[in-house]
Amino acid sequence: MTTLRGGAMPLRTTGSSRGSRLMPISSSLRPFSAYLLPGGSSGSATSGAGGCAPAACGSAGARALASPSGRLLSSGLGLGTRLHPPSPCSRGPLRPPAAAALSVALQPDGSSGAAAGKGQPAAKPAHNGTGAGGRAPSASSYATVAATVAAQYPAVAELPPPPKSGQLSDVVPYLLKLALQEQHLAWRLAAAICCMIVAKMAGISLPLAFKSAVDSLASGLTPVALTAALWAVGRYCLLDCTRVVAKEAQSPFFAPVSQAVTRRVAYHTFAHVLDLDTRFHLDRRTGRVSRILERGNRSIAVLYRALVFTFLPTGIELGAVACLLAGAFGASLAAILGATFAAYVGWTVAVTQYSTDARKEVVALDNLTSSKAVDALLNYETVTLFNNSRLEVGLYDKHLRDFQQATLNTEKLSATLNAGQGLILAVGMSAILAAIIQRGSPAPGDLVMASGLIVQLWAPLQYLGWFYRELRSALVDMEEFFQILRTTSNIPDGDTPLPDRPLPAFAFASSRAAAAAAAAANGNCAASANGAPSASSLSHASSSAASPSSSSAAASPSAPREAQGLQVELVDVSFGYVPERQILRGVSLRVAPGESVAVVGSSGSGKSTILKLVTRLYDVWPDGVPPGAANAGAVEAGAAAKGGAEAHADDRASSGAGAGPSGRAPGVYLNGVDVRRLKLADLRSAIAVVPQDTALNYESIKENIRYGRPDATDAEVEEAARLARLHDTILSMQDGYDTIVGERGLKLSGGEKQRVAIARAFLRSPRLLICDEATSALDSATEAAIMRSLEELAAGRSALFVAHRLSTVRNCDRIVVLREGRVVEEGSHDQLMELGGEYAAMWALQAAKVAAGVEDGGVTDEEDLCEPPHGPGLGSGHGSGHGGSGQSGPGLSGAAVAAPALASRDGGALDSVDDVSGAGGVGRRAAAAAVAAAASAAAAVTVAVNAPALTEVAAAASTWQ
Ligand SMILES: Nc1ncnc2c1ncn2[C@@H]1O[C@H](COP(=O)(O)OP(=O)(O)OP(=O)(O)O)[C@@H](O)[C@H]1O
Repeated sequence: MTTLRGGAMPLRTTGSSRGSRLMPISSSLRPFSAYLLPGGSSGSATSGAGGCAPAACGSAGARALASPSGRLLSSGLGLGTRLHPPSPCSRGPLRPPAAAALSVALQPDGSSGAAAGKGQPAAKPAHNGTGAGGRAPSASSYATVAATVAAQYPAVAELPPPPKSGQLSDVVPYLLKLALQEQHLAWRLAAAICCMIVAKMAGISLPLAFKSAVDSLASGLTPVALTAALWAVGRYCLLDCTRVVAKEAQSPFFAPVSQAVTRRVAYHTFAHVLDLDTRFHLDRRTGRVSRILERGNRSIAVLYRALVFTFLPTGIELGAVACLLAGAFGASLAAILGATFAAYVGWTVAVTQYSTDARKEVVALDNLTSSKAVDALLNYETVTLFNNSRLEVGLYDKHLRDFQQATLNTEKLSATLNAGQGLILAVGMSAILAAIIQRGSPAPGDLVMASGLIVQLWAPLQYLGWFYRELRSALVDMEEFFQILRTTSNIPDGDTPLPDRPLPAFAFASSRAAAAAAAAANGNCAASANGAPSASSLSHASSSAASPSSSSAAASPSAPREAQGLQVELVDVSFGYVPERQILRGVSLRVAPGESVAVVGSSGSGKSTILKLVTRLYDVWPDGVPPGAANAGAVEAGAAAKGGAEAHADDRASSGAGAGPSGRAPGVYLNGVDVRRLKLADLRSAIAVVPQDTALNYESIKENIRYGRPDATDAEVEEAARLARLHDTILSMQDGYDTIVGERGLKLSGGEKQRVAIARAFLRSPRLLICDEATSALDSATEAAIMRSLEELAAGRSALFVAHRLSTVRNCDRIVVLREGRVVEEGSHDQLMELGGEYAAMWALQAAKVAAGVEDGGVTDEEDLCEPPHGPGLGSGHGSGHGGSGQSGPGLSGAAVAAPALASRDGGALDSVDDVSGAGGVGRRAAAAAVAAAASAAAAVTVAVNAPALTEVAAAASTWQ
């Protein structure tokens, strides 16, 4: 039953009204280019559920066909019972009509389906050699999305590299370069400067016209003199009108230049900040960053205004006045003028310099005050629920008071500056007039002209002082601004396109990892006995290695694959957010194309961290040691000194230092390419993430869903909402799809937000689906429905899941159990249950909790509850024991006694394993067995038991070692 792509996904045209509502934050080039998906395909047969021949689709496709009822053959468990959500990892169920409908439009590779007749390229026939289900690479819908967005939001010209410092000598050339880059506006710049020169010349000529009038009248009130005086007044009028018009014309000419530059700077700064890495964003408070950007942009406008309309004209004016005075009254007068000006500038610069520190303090306090306010506003609910509004207002007020105090200091300095400037000008003016009088018998017009010129000069000088202060403030603001522009991302972009298919010749030696994992899982019990992995661990290892969906598929590059999925490999990955605390320790795991892998483990074991490395929010430690560490020994010493991380060298040794199990350098590989070399746009466009905590934009619910693929039509948005089981909920809202979700989506419930994230993933139609506790906020019924949707979404792609509720991932091809940053178990659900280690313990504990009504939505099928994990001391009291040694008896009865108490404890099973292991000093495997036994026993008894007796359980466990 092959479904041909016949649906069309009409792309939104440029300039559509809806398009204008796309979130502006993505208008930078890189964020939008993130929708590129090279290597996608647009036409041919789909491998959707039930949609391909077994030969073409590989094992998952075969399972799908083999399981028309929707039950997974591998698990043998029913799906869809209220308390037993199906796993997204399963491949079995047939699609409901809605899913099938969207699957036509949204293919797993992100392509939009056949578009013939809609102006889109026609579907290409399959030719990839994988059979009828294969797909031909062609332009993906992400490329189309990127093109549409690029057409809708044209790119803005690049900025020159930011200046080295915020000093005037660096900033002025930078601003000049910026202005000159606006070539189409160059005439405006020239016109503005011409206007400025004309205005100044006309202004300087005014006293000359006035002098003529006065001199004419002073020569006697004859008709000739009167006529000459009237002509002089006429000239005065003309000059003044010219001055006024030219002065007022400056701004309209220049404003577009300064606006274009500030817009370009704002655009690129915003794009730059969005491109910076997660570490930058987590280390800085949002309020502070936004204030720095805001002030920086404003400062650029202030600087332009100051330079073009104040400093430059004042310089011109000063030179012209000095020349006129020197010509009329001799060089000594010009010297007095120069000395006055020098004193004025000297005083201004000295005091302003002194006030710069005060200004920096004002800026810092302003940042702090804004950050505090923004924090409180963002966390409004928490503030309110903890009744802490008084506290928040008090803290805000404290910052305000500090800010006010600092501002007061700058005001005092400002008053001192103004007073000094005024005194210097007054003395200078008097000195000039005195010098003119001293020269003897000046004409009345001379005095009038001199005072006119000086007043003309003094007025801008007054402003000059004020502008200089503004300039200094602007430079202080720009220092931080340019610092952000100079910051480079710790996640530099790569230049290698994401290959369509996994690169050949890479065989993942998962057997080594699996054997090591199994040995680690055995802990004291298995490994200490004879120093060799136990029989069961070896069998697990070999079964893992032989898993058709793991290594065997990768070993042969020509093997049929579920071609749309990405191949993900973590090779001996070590990582910590800070050098002193290592989180992941030599983790190796693999997701074959089309395979689904779940990562489970106790809280804080590093599950989400793995996802962050795959999506390249962070980079792995190169060579297994923190970046910058000279060698592992040095790091080790540092770590030991801080009492934090364990010895890195041990980790390196245990995981095969220097290269991963495949001989590759440690790292994360997608389709065989180290993610650090991949183009970030390619990487991110191939992935959809359903995060633990979904933050939404202050937009309508429709636009929030559309965020998954900005060119999606309304119909596609609705279809995605249906698949995410959100459509009916949306319709019940007052404004339906136009309902505004509020700040960060706080008007929606946690489950609704998660469903928006899932709907986005449906729209995105990724090659790798990543779900980090994607359904943690949902009730069991909704979870079951969503799981079916996720299952459909995951079909034909690769999928990586992180989950606490094991029932949601039990049908994944493989499950990786993580503890303290190490893989301790790996295999399918059945294999891990067979192993009887930590996974089995965790499963049993969750089953017990559900049975006892302590927890909702875990393992719920009765069949599951009865299913005892196989392993030492597990099961119904028969104590199969590790290696079949039959260690039953006192240990089991002890566990049975303590079981209810343990089962009543909160927290995941793995935490309980740690507790028991720690409390009794027993091996983890024994502790795991005790926990599992406890959980099994708890299913049969009432949970209401007092005081947890961990030591009893531990004692029981110790007898099994
Ligand atoms: N940005 C960060 N900076 C510093 N430490 C971090 C950061 N993010 C996570 N951690 C730490 O890394 C450890 C692993 O975190 P991670 O989120 O991977 O755990 P997890 O296994 O997913 O846990 P959970 O199941 O509770 O979500 C935790 O101890 C956490 O405190």
